[in-house]
Amino acid sequence: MNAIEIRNLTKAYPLFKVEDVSLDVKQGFITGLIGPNGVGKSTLIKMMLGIVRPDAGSVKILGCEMPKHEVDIKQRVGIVSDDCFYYEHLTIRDTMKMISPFYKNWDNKRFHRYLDQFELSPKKKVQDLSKGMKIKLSLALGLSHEAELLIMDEPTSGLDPIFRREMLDLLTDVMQDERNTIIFSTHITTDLDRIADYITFINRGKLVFHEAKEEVFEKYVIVKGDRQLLDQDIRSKFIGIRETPVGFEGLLGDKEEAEQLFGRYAVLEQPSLEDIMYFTAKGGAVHA
Ligand SMILES: Nc1ncnc2c1ncn2[C@@H]1O[C@H](COP(=O)(O)OP(=O)(O)OP(=O)(O)O)[C@@H](O)[C@H]1O
Repeated sequence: MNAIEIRNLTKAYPLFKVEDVSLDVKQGFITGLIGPNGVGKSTLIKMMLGIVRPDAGSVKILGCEMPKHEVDIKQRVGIVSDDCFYYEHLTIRDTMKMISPFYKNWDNKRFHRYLDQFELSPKKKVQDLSKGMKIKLSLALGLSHEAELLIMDEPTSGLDPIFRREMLDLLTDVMQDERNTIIFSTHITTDLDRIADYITFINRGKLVFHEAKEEVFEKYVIVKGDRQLLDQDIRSKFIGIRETPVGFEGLLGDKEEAEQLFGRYAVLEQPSLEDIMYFTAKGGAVHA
């Protein structure tokens, strides 16, 4: 089953457009939404949640259409973001008192356990929280009403490395219940190397791919070699290529083709998600 079904979602701002994005987010898995700054990740997430109204297209969450069933859907969804939808002047305790009555499955004990674990004082005002603390608060709120789907916008940015790791472990725990689903936007791709099952790559408002992480690593390959191996025809096969006076390094989207083209004359390496993002975003030739 799909936790989220997006069809032909489009939103045009004066200087930017999310264009015709269709996507199925599988229930029971962690999907990482990656892409450079400003390519539309947050806009896409906001459209999923009904915060931004799309110009065209549709969104279904947990089998129900948005925004028609928004109220029911939000019972089952946890939103994690530092983009505050709380009242800044309230304390954490008052924020909890305001939010908790909306949730049928609110668990007060659990909320306070998370506050302890995240070292957040209930007396602190939201306006005095750092970016990382706001992420922690929204995570505590999201995890305290038995959300089956966590939608997280840049949850690890602004977090120190120690809490980032703790959070990734916490998310792995959440996934012990196989009904649970997480979608997680980030440009810190190393977090996804650790925990994601599926990778969705957005660039310039368009979907580049949505695939199982293993398949991504099966398919893409980094080729490094001498510039003499390149001609215009071979150059054009690269998704992105970086040339220096002596050599080149580039990304190809077909491992078999890379082996046929270069054989043992070049070094073929498995790319990281960051490599894939870098070369795809840069495209064409990059000269060092
Ligand atoms: N309300 C708005 N009005 C006009 N333009 C907007 C609005 N919201 C976002 N944009 C523009 O849409 C583009 C995509 O922004 P978005 O926040 O979705 O990107 P992002 O991929 O989440 O970036 P980042 O990783 O930096 O958070 C940006 O150029 C931004 O300026």
